[in-house]
Amino acid sequence: MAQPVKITIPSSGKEISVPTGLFINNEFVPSVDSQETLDAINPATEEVICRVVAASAKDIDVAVAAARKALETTWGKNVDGFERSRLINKLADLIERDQQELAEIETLNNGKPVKIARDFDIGDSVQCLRYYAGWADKITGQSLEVDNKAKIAFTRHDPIGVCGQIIPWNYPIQMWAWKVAPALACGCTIVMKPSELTPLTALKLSELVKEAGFPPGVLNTVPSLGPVGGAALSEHQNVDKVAFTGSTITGRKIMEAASKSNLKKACLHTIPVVISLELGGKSPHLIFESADLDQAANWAALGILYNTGQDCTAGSRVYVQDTIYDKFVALLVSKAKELVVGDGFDPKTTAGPVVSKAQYDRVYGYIESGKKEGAKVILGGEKRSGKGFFIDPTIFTDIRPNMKIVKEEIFGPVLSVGKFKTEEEAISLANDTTYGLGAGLQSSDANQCMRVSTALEAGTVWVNQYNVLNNNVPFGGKHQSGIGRELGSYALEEYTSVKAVHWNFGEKADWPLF
Ligand SMILES: NC(=O)C1=CN([C@@H]2O[C@H](COP(=O)(O)OP(=O)(O)OC[C@H]3O[C@@H](n4cnc5c(N)ncnc54)[C@H](O)[C@@H]3O)[C@@H](O)[C@H]2O)C=CC1
Ligand code: BAL
Repeated sequence: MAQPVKITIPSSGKEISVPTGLFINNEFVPSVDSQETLDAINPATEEVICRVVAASAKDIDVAVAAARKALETTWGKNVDGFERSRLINKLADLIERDQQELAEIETLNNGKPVKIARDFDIGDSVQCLRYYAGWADKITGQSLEVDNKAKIAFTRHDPIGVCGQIIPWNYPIQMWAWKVAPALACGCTIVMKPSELTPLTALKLSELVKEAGFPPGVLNTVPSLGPVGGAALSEHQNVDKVAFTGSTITGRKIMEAASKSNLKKACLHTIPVVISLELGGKSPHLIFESADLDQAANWAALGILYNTGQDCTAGSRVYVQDTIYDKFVALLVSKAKELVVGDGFDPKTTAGPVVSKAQYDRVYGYIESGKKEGAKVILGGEKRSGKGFFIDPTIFTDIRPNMKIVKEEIFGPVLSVGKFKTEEEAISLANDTTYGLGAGLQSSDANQCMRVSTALEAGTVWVNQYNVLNNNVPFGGKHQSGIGRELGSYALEEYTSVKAVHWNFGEKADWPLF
């Protein structure tokens, strides 16, 4: 088991070849010691698309060794930034060339509409790679004057080393690009563990890594269960950095494993450098009375319904000023009704199913808890019959701060809508969370926008927008939403290690000292 398989695209009947082996040293290989496989499932039909090799802990050792060897021989300090930039740009070009095919595989395995996968997820990923290709030859340290007559010092920004990258299933290609692009630009090598639910596009992208001309071992792909491959990477003695996107509960486990292994030696205050965690959220979105209500309703709908709500920054708590509450809520409901939930291969579909049976049950568990705790369902809330993990937009009003639907991340198209009177009350409701990933506000009062954006406790605040990210702007969270930043120049700090070189050209050592 490691041979490519042909999968059929339902909309066109077209066959696409997909690798099923572990990608190590630029080859697709079987596990060294296990027969375990992972089922890749189509969430729109619940059918198995194909099976791929599941990496064991020993396979992780093999992949890490390959990444280490590449770091020390063909990559890392052995290749200059111009060459890294050239290869990353080549990879971006190949992804762009294959965007339709990649989008179709993404839709088959994740459920999202093909158009969204192609134009947004892949379009953004190509841009992300090109953005970091631009950085690859500009990663420079500083020259520090110490003593003009005798000494100079300078810093070098070395690659941090072998990186374990653990990504989730909600944006399988985009999260791959966000992690791979800055790591490659900085000269790091990678062991990438895609989610066990969505391994197919990471494997397909690995073919392109080889075609682009990256040396063997620079990027290795090891689909595996989280507690097997993910845990092995996090506690590995020979991995220098772990980057993770996913749930807060798994983020805690990764941090614990990292601190108990070699990374512990880096001491606690440096852990933010060697671990980056992009975790969950319960992001608030405030609608003030001066807002352009139609636009505010569009952004609020997009905030919670984009990607079927499977978004770490989903604006899952909307608070509306009392003077416009009834009008705004009616408008928001009418916008939410325009969402077309269906199979991602149907061109009319604007939101696909949730990714798995586990997520489907989890989201309905929250919907039931909202009903039980006394919130009022004003849209959706009922199950569909038939196959597929489809969930229609669901909106709750009459919420209270201690309800589970208000406190916990649901990761589905489920919105809680509350009411406030004053700006002060709005800020207090917004910040009443253990998370701090995203937050948004809609208002046409510029002073209010500045006051409120300053007061909101979050890594990203949108003013008169929501859920739109840009590759040159940093992204990450506060509190229990994570550590470190992705995107922008800030991500380079996560993948480099600063070395200070002290260079004496005139000072003589006195000995003995006294
Ligand atoms: N921030 C985000 O973008 C994401 C948040 N989530 C949240 O997590 C909830 C549960 O989803 P899951 O798929 O269970 O998330 P998860 O956090 O367990 O999975 C994300 C990744 O972590 C890996 N993983 C799992 N256990 C691990 C371990 N012990 N050590 C290392 N890696 C491990 C998984 O294999 C996957 O690649 C969702 O409902 C959502 O609330 C999930 C995915 C993405
Ligand atoms: N939308 C930002 C990435 C994430 O949801 O994980």
